[in-house]
Amino acid sequence: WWKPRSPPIFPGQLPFIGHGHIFLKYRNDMWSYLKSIGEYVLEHGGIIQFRAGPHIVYAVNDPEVAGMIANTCLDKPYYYKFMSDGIGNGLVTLNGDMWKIHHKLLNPAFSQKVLNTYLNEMDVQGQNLVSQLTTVAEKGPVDITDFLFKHILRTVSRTSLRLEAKDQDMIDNDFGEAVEEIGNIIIHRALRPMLHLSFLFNRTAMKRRQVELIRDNRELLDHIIQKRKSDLEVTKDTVNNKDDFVPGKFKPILDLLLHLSDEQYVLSDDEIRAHLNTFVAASFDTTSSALQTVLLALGSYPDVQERVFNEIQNVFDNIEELTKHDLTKLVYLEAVIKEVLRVYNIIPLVARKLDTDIVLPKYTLRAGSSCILSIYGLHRHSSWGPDAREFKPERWLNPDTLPTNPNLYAPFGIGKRICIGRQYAMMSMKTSLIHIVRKFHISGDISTLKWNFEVVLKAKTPLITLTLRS
Ligand code: HEM
Repeated sequence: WWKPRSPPIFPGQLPFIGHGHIFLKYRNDMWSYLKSIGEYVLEHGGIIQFRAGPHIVYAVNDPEVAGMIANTCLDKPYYYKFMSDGIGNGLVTLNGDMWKIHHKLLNPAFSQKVLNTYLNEMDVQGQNLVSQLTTVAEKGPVDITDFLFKHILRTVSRTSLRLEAKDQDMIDNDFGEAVEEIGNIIIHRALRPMLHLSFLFNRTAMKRRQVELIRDNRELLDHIIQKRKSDLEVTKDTVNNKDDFVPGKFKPILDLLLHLSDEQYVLSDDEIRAHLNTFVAASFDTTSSALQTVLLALGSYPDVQERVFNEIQNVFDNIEELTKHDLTKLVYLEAVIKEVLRVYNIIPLVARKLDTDIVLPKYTLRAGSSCILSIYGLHRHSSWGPDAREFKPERWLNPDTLPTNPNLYAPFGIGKRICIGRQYAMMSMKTSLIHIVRKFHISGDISTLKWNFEVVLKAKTPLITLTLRS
């Protein structure tokens, strides 16, 4: 009776190693294990506990508690450091006051006004994607992951760096692919507890490759940053030039960062590099997987696909060029994307370091431990109603059927560290989908797919069939 009561403990805990042995057992199918933790949280009142060796980890899907933790504990657990080792300390990994300062500085780069200037570029890239996909149309089931991946990578690197055409192709490939490869090393390390130990990781071939990639990435970005600095110097271009808000023109994120560095003396070249790398790393895998999953869902629900197609036809009436007003009119398409992000959890969990005791009516969550905010669990919470696990885009058309607590919908995270690129992602997915759905009839079967957890949840062998619409 004198001990503080802890939340229910996930089965399988052993002395000293805690649940580490189960992590090892499931290392090649991490999603099965993480999903079973998500289900256990749902069945046991919204908070549970497990241990990775001596380290206590809580998992939460109670929306009040998750919201409180997301807003009071802003720091990330130690394994986020693997990301800053690879690509520098950008917004995802910065902690404490530095995060607050940089978040405030970078927020304007993602305002709706700035994002609207990217629409033309997203439109052009959407058209390119469709012409590439035409080469695999009418050829039976195909895996289009690579097309989607490269498409998002190209869009993000263009809106981040915008260079002259000859440099841009090199950047689309070299810069994007280097960040992708570094990202794969970071994820591989994060999912293998043995490699968390630096003295083991430092002896691997993977570490040597990471060092090479970091060096190449640094040289490439330094070259671009210096070149862009001197171009801006020559043209005396300013960030708030009113021409930047004219359709077809836009300022890349790099210019905003350079402006902060030049006129407000706040960002060093190292910090600029870290932010550019982070925007690319945080966006291409997430957005391309989300796009892939929307296409799989459309292919599996023909009625939903026809409704999306009809809505697009009604809004565009055969007009080729997109405008920001058209995007807001696509309410059903938006409902479909939101429902895919809810049911299929592109990022099924995020984590925080508890830097203070969290005192709850029943338990105290201990300072120094980690807390997983289970997005999987929030999206299946009983407040969504008895059909919580069903794919029903219509629920988004009637706000009365949605839960009142906003924390229950968290595809982009919750609280103060919510995704800064969420509107960017929605815009880029909508423009891509408009072009794809207008051009092709899609079929597939999402119900039979298995999923891989690589921080982002990805379908294994996601086959779809594309048929040209007449
Ligand atoms: C469907 C696409 C996307 C999904 C599902 C997604 C999801 C998320 C989630 C769940 C977080 C919170 C991470 C955490 O709490 O640890 C996050 C953070 C972040 N995302 Fe996204 N994201 C997407 C697209 C993007 C895009 C397009 C960008 C940039 C252009 C971006 C940039 C970031 C950044 C910089 C953060 C860190 C925010 C901070 O800590 O202040 N994301 N994202």
